[in-house]
Amino acid sequence: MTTVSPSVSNPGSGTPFTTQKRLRDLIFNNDGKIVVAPGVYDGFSARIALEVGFDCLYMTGAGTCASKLGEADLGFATLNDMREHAEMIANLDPRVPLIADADTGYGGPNMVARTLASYHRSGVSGLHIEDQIQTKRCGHLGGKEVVSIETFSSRIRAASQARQRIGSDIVIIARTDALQVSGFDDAVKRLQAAVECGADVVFLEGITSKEQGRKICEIMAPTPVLLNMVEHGATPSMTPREAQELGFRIMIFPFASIAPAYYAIRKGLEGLKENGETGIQKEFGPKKLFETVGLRESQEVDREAGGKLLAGV
Ligand SMILES: C[C@](O)(C(=O)O)[C@H](CC(=O)O)C(=O)O
Repeated sequence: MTTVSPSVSNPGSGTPFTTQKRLRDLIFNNDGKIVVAPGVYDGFSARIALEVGFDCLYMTGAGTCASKLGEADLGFATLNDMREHAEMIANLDPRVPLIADADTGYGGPNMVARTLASYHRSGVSGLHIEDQIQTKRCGHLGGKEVVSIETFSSRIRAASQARQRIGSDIVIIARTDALQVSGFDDAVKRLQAAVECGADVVFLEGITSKEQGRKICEIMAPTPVLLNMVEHGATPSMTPREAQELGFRIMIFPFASIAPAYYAIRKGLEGLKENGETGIQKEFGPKKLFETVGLRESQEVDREAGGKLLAGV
């Protein structure tokens, strides 16, 4: 595995900057302002989110399954699929933290420890680990099953001990899918157990009302709670401002890039099939594409190193 350090210099402060510390600052020292992380599913969508100026990104597992494997979010993605994808995304801009989906942690305590260490070395700043069984599914589908609270606790404990062993600041987000399976009270017990095992942030998957959102934030305080804003899933749609008022501290929008991509791609391809025209905007030539994915920066690196080949691109 390529080892990429998430460190760059932090001009003016004298202390080394890491995206993991940056994420901790955004969550814990940001005057209660909610962290909004749009879902990105590949390098291109991540570059667009960076261009728009988000200060945190979220690598969706559902989007990774769809884009990297062409499969549904049903536990197809392995640790290597996810880690490799996360590493590429996390290192596009070494100043912007990436929270990445880590599903169930991909096995028993040793595998969870390995997952945490791999994500850390790949430059990921935060990861979420859940209590679904290994053959998991999207949290907004029916028929989910969860492991026991003891097994879930051992996943979170394994992650937190691994973090300590390797001296990482990665943010551990404990997710429970128990709400649909065994109800709110059991889900709360699982999240409380996860905090005792070292989770920094908790994530109650599939909340079904705003009131439930407010309640979980109150019960779990002062532990920050993440809201998963899957539009048209189990959770009512909310703006970041509303979520912040309910007490949430992080909000992910897993489908923020992949849903518009679906409609735009379909429209272009239908146009091509039906009348031979893609309808691509005039401004979108090769340069626009490559500038979106770092052409200028690459030219600069080449020029600074004394290269001449990219000057006339
Ligand atoms: C958050 C999530 O884990 C993701 O992969 O983005 C999914 C999103 C989805 O499939 O709707 C989840 O909520 O399970």
